[in-house]
Amino acid sequence: MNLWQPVSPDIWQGRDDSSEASNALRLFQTVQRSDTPTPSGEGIALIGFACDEGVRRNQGRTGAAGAPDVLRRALGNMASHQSHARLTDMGNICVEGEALEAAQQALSEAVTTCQQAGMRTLVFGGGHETAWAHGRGVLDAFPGERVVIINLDAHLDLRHASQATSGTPFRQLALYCAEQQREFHYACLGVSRAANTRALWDEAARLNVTLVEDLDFQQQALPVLESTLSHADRVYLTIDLDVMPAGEMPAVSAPAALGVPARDLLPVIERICRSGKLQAADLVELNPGFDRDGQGAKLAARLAWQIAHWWA
Ligand SMILES: N=CN[C@@H](CCC(=O)O)C(=O)O
Ligand SMILES: [Mn+2]
Ligand SMILES: [Mn+2]
Repeated sequence: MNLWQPVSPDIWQGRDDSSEASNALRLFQTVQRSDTPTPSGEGIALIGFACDEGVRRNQGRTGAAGAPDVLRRALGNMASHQSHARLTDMGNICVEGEALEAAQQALSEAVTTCQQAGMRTLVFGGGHETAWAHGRGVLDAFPGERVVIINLDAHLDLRHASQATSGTPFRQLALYCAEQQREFHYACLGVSRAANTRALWDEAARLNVTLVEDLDFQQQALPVLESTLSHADRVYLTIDLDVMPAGEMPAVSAPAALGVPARDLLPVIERICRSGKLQAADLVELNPGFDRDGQGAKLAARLAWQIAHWWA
């Protein structure tokens, strides 16, 4: 079964200013493309995980499968600065129904291959089931190293369930680390106590998860981050867009009543990108079906733009 699909040529399009100056370029004009998921040995591999089966299994609102191409379109019309020329689009892994586990395996393998070839990986999900696949791919690429997972999210996503969902990725990663007798390092920043049961909170305590609640984000996120980074060899950053307030980010399955505004998230994201330890990043849970005039997609694309810019 070939789960990989190349990106349709009409996705990377935008306003053409190139007659004004040779460097008046937008991202759709500088993004490199690879029809096969072949690492080039440098730069950032962009991979879409077109999947919402995990959200469906987690009783959420489906629609995130359409997010990778919506994000590409929004990103494509943004100005391309030097750093953005390092992006290579490798296409989408497309997931249909029960094939979720096979698709997660395909993403993990592609991530490991890219990382071992010297590329960093930027994945556009998909529901948060993306993170089990992306995180496992990073862990496999760096055995014996301390890979720290930093999740910006209203939710802990440490659920017990009989199969993988968008609510289980960090529990799956914790079990995977335990199987390999490897330490599990997980920080969840922006988490809402009101959106996670006591059972999940207890599970976070059992797994020694570093937490910063949404209410404390402004005061605590940067100092906690410094300590988290100091213990890391490599970092995997996963951004669940439902960490932001519903007013800023309506385009998710589970919008946040309070949330952490993008203005407060960005200094944290910048610090992680500039740490020299960031190997992998993703943006998950964008659901274009609940967007308002493309505003959520634009904000998500701006986060991706900043990540590529600061990561250089
Ligand atoms: N990705 C995870 N999502 C949340 C969904 C919560 C909700 O639907 O209210 C979780 O499982 O906790
Ligand atoms: Mn969430
Ligand atoms: Mn999540």
